[in-house]
Amino acid sequence: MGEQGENWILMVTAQTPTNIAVIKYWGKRDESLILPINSSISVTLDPSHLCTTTTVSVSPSFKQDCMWLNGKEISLSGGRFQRCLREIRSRACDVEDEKKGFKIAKKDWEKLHVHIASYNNFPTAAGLASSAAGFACLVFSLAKLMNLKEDHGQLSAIARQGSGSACRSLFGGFVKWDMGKESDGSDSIAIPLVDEKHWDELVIVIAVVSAHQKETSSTSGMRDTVETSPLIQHRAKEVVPKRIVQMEEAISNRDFSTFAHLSCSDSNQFHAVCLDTSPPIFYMNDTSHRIISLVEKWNRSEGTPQVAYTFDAGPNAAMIARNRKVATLLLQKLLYCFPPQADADLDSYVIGDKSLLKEAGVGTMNDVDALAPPPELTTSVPAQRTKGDVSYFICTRPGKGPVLLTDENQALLDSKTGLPK
Ligand SMILES: Nc1ncnc2c1ncn2[C@@H]1O[C@H](COP(=O)(O)OP(=O)(O)OP(=O)(O)O)[C@@H](O)[C@H]1O
Ligand SMILES: C[C@@](O)(CCOP(=O)(O)OP(=O)(O)O)CC(=O)O
Repeated sequence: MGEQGENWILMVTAQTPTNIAVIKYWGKRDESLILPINSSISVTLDPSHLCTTTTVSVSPSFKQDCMWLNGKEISLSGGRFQRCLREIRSRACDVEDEKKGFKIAKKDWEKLHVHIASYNNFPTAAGLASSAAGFACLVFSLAKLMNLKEDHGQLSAIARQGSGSACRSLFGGFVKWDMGKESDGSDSIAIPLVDEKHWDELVIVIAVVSAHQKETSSTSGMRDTVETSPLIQHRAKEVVPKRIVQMEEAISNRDFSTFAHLSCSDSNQFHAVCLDTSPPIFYMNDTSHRIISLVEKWNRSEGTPQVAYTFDAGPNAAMIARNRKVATLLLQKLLYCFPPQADADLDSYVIGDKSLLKEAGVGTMNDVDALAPPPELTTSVPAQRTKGDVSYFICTRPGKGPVLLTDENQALLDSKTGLPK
């Protein structure tokens, strides 16, 4: 490596999606390896709306491992970062760049330092699974930089050690995280079920619900649940294994009714075991409950499910509509019940795939004011309309897995200094 001097920098940039579980992971059987007590299934979200971009670089001139997240330097000393870095370094292979004229031998990687810059195109730690996209992207980009020979499944077992849900972001479409049996975690990996084209009618609308109080982190919340909830063992042993089989079948057959029934039930059971934890954990708030009620009443009035809902460790709702037509109706109902603040602008209230807003016939705030109340809500008490309970909506769809970005303009580090641009 030495003969070419210390001036070269090798860089890789990747983009990785986030994911939302439809059968939830909640509870570990091994805290440090991050091994779950049950398998889970998720849908990967379109990275054009929600994703992490990470640039990793290596140079003999770097003095230590450094990382910048959304432009701010952060510490890499945490156990989860250290574990991912160690696992990847131990599998690194020779890298030769003839154009730049250098070679890194396998054994050199232990001595070389990396610079990492990452950017989430959505709010970090807002309950939108930034840790899932973030750790998946970190592992995927470092694996490319260090020329690992492992496939995406094997890489998912490394990403899992950064954050459990991250392992599912190594693939697009619908993904299963198989809990595995081995004590070393080698078979606790993500498995792609179907790619994002298999069920491309689905449309996903996320309501980012304003949360004032700080929520319990997933890591500590699930630890408390495993330690104190009598219901969690029944869920992990009796309920989830059957649901995994049924969910795989529903996805394979594009059977929306079964899919919606399972997704909603599993989300509700996850929140029930949170409530069964001592002290109880409340992730959903009144707005979340109103969204559930809206979807439940609509589904019932139609006779078959139109929309599935699911909530992670926070009040945000992810709603999956069976097709585009249903999604436009959903958006109209949501905008009726949760209109933006008077001074908000519609363009930043509904983000992502904005064409849905157009198809819903909503172009201005006047159009929002003119929306008709959802008929299924008007039978008993008049539908409530409150401004400000939802911060914004994101319209998206199932999406693809990690990709490399080869255009240097998309890199987050300067190719000459190795520092953030
Ligand atoms: N792009 C990234 N690259 C590496 N790590 C990241 C990245 N984004 C987030 N993280 C890590 O994930 C942590 C945030 O995870 P946390 O679980 O608190 O929030 P979240 O994933 O956004 O929400 P939730 O898990 O409730 O859905 C950050 O403190 C950081 O350690
Ligand atoms: C409710 C969930 O989103 C929990 C995600 O938990 P994390 O993956 O964030 O937890 P750690 O493994 O401790 O990092 C359900 C899910 O994504 O399956």
